[in-house]
Amino acid sequence: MKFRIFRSAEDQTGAGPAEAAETPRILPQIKMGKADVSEGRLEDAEPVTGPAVVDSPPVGPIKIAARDVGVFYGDKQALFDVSLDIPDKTVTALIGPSGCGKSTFLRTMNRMNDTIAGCRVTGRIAMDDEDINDRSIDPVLLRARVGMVFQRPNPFPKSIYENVAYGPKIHGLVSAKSEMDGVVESALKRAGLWDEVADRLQSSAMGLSGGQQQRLVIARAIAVNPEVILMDEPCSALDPIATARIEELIDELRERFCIVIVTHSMAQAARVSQRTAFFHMGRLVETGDTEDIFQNPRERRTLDYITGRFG
Ligand SMILES: Nc1ncnc2c1ncn2[C@@H]1O[C@H](COP(=O)(O)OP(=O)(O)OP(=O)(O)O)[C@@H](O)[C@H]1O
Repeated sequence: MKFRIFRSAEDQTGAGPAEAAETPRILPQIKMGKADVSEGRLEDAEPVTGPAVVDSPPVGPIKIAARDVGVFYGDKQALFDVSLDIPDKTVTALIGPSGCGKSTFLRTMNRMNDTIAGCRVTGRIAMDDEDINDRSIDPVLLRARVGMVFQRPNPFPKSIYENVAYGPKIHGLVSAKSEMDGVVESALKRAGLWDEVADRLQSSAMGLSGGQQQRLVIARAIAVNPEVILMDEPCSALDPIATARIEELIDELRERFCIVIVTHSMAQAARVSQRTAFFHMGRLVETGDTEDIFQNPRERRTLDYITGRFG
């Protein structure tokens, strides 16, 4: 059995030079588990069938439990039988090749797929043992409990203050202005943006840098006291410095929130997450502690993917 030798972190992660400059904590020690390096192309591999390999069950309370989740866009099935436990106060990374269904799965957790015409979700997704697709659940309220941060920062074309105050206002969480001031300040502090914007809260959010806008969007999500924060490639539009700042923030936020992040960067998954789930062709292949997945993956295609071997 041959194992590919990587010359550098950059070589190994597929990251750009700037990203590779920060040495990933885990990647350099990848070992062979039961997995071997395949000869073919990952894209050409047969879809897996059967349940995903669970390297190690999560420790601590489970916040979201997905069972046999399938997603259809019209007649086309994009996700098949995904069962995954997502622990609280932990960062879970969803990784896998383009089109494998990471974003589709992420969207099932706050019912964003409801907003896509022709999209249908099967199976069960429970948050704190409550079925989020039950008819009694209001999706608008659910999305306050399960906030989402997208690839491109999407602040409202309003002031910095109004961006953060919007959610608490529409959800009736705060009435007095002084109380709202406190909520805005606290959310901006928790998102690590307060010091940069405290003297210009009434300025337009559109005047902030991309990284600041992304932290503002995170502050906006935090302001309504969510329990879960979903992040869909939150750093892909950011430079390495802004990326590092968001990664630090994610690390801080996990003390209070359950965080699920979709990322294409193996180095980022290794740096920010404690749990990793690898998807391929609409199926969950393998999940476990990030360290186990990166150091000792059990499935050959997981190894192929994390080592950047596409043929
Ligand atoms: N709104 C949609 N309508 C129809 N098909 C969709 C829609 N969104 C996603 N799909 C399809 O579902 C499959 C999974 O897509 P998804 O975006 O979830 O994958 P992904 O792993 O997040 O990809 P990427 O890494 O490129 O963002 C793909 O085949 C995609 O074309």
